[in-house]
Amino acid sequence: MISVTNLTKIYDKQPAVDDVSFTLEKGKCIALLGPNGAGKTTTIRMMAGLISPSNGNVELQDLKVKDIRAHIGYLPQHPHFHSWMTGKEFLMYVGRLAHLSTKDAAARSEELLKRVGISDAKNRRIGKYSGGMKQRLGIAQALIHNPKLLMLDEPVSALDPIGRRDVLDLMEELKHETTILYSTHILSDAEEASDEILLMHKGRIVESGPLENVKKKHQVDKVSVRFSEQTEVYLKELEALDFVTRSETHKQTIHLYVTDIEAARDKILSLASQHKWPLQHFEIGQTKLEDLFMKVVNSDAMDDSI
Ligand SMILES: Nc1ncnc2c1ncn2[C@@H]1O[C@H](COP(=O)(O)OP(=O)(O)OP(=O)(O)O)[C@@H](O)[C@H]1O
Repeated sequence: MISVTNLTKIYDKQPAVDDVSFTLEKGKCIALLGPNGAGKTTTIRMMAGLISPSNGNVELQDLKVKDIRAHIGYLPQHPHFHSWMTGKEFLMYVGRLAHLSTKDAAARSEELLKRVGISDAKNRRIGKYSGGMKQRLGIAQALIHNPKLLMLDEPVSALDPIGRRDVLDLMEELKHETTILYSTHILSDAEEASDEILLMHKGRIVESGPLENVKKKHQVDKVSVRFSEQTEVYLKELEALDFVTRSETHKQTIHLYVTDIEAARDKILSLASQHKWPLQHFEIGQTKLEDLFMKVVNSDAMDDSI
């Protein structure tokens, strides 16, 4: 429905967003996930038409419109509200800015206040709203003109657990009405609310697709072992085993990524028993999306193995 092609933004000769292409399907909730500085805000702001790209474009596939801003709703990372206005006044004001008639703006404001669950507080000054209520009002203002795409920049990052839950639930409901693209640097927030993820690092999309597919793709069998002493000695022997593809050592625990989990379990346990290795911990598991995310967050240079 919405296609982003070769989108690039250069600041001070450095790419903040580097040749990014993706499409967003209608009715999906997509998380733009990545550590701080990955380029999420810059991507969203270019898509919202707030900054111009150095290269590339954003198109609504089913609508041949020159300016797609009329079809995009946007909630910035740090929204500004006039705290002296009531929630209803604010939505009316935004509705008028979106060229709705006074009558339509009033009707749409009432509808949205109900939709985001803050009807009871509509005549209260925004200054008295909680963080979660402000975010709900922010989502309502982004929906005022019935956009085809709703973009939310870090909508839950600044909220307490209750506000976060509230807003994630609201997004879950709203995705049946409009396509949602939201950015987050928190993996669990991406896993909770999205159908698809776009994982961004250093201005590039390094992984993308339906959440389940990405999870499966990064599920690798692993054996974790810890010895009471001389970790290095055992590490060499373990790394030499046929089925071990790579290893990582973290706080004295050796993580071995293996191609055959049964063979790995039998062989390692039999070696430990035969040679009386001082085995303290033995665990079989699988890598998760979290391992991929941590690898992205911690790596200075992305390598091809991701
Ligand atoms: N106006 C600007 N001028 C110069 N550099 C900028 C500008 N805006 C962003 N950048 C740089 O572009 C890179 C991407 O920033 P961006 O804000 O898009 O990342 P982000 O993923 O949204 O991170 P965060 O979660 O911290 O907001 C960063 O290195 C940032 O310093």
